[in-house]
Amino acid sequence: MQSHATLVPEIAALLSAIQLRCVECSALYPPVEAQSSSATGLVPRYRCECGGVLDVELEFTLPKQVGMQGDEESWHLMERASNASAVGALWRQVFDERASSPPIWSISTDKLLLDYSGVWRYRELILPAPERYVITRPEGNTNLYPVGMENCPVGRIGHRQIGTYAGLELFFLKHEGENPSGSFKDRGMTAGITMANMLGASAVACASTGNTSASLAAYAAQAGMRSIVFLPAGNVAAGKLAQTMAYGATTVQIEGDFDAAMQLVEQVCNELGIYLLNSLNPFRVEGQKAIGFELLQQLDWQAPDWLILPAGNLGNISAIGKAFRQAYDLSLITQIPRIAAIQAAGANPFYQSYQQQFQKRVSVKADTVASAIKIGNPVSYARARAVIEACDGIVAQVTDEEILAAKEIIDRSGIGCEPASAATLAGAHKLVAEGVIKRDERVVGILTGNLLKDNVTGIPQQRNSAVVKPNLDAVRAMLAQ
Ligand SMILES: N[C@@H](CCOP(=O)(O)O)C(=O)O
Repeated sequence: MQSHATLVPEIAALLSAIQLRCVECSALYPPVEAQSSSATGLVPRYRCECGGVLDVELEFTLPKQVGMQGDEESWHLMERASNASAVGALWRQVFDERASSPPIWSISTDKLLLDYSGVWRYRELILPAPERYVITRPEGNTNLYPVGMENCPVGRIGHRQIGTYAGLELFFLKHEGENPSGSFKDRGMTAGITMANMLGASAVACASTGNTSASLAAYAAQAGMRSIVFLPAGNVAAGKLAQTMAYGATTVQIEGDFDAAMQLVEQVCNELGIYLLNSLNPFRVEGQKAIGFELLQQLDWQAPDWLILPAGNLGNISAIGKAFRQAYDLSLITQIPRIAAIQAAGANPFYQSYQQQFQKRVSVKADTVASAIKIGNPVSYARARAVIEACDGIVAQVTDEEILAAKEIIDRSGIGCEPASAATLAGAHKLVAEGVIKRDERVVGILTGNLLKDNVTGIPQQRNSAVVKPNLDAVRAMLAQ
């Protein structure tokens, strides 16, 4: 990394406007600290002295160019308007104007490339990085599929079976597996790698069950950085491992589970001056907030009653919960959705803590077919706990059988997802049956990863499909069976 003294003034100024607050004890830190003993001279901070995880604090400034016919003075008056809904309308105008172009882009356009990204479209609320430092594909702009029994149009008969299975009339699935590397991680990674770029990092690392490593490897390759990933040996789905290796990451398989890999990578990064890009890094969480902003925008800023999502390392709950709170504070929305976090029963530390009113942090030896959420000691426990408490959320658990049954419904509908994503539908099914979520409430569920990430678990295998002679009679006979 560059030494602090060599940070260009605009980056130094940007960083000086950002503080990191400990989620446990509220201590404040700058995002990077100069340290003469370090070989690089510059040390990013990932944790508080007390061991707690950190949260980015940044004051939001409305961009000046939008909607303002008046002079500078009337702009500032408007910005400070006591009428919160007027301010909310201005923010909506900014984001709606940026989203008004289709999410395909021409390189000859004079429109900012950042506007085409479903992350950087909300840049003032995520990381106001100078455009030339931003590493973007672009990402985001993922579909929000109407799948409820009532809100599913006739052209989506197959999709409606999802709403029927959940027992929900107004149900939407946001498919984050439609991101460039096939999972929601790209949202956080574009922000994290951009920060790495601004700091002059040459190498980045993560521990991973596979999606984070694939995303890290892809963005590092784009940025021309070295990527090093720590994986639990034998526990990463083939598609994810293939991606990670194809993008050129140095792959270290460790004899241990994800939690052990996570502990190790933190140590390695701190000791060797490599930039850490797990969601322990608070800038990763900032990028993932865009899932929340984008789904609100797709719903015309009418917040749903519930958001349901799978729960593993808990970065996503932390991020989306923070986005909903910030959207509410900026008057972009008028109600904060409740969040239902769904864990696999064999990897349920957060569920167990929730059952004890979060009196005690629990960790477990994780075991589930849903490898993306096979995590026993989630990094973002404290962040996610704060979110669940603040939004009157809940934590539920589902068995592997329930996950696989839900996955089959999603796959057969033509949408498809990786196993962990199906925890969302399994959770919806369970919570509606228990009466926790009412069948007429508006619900958004997150699918976190693409079906091809894991092409074995819960998927009919080729050996079970018919092999026939290449003639019409043979096909006729086969179809008649
Ligand atoms: N399931 C994750 C685990 C790493 O979590 P992150 O929150 O640091 O991204 C993965 O895909 O590796």
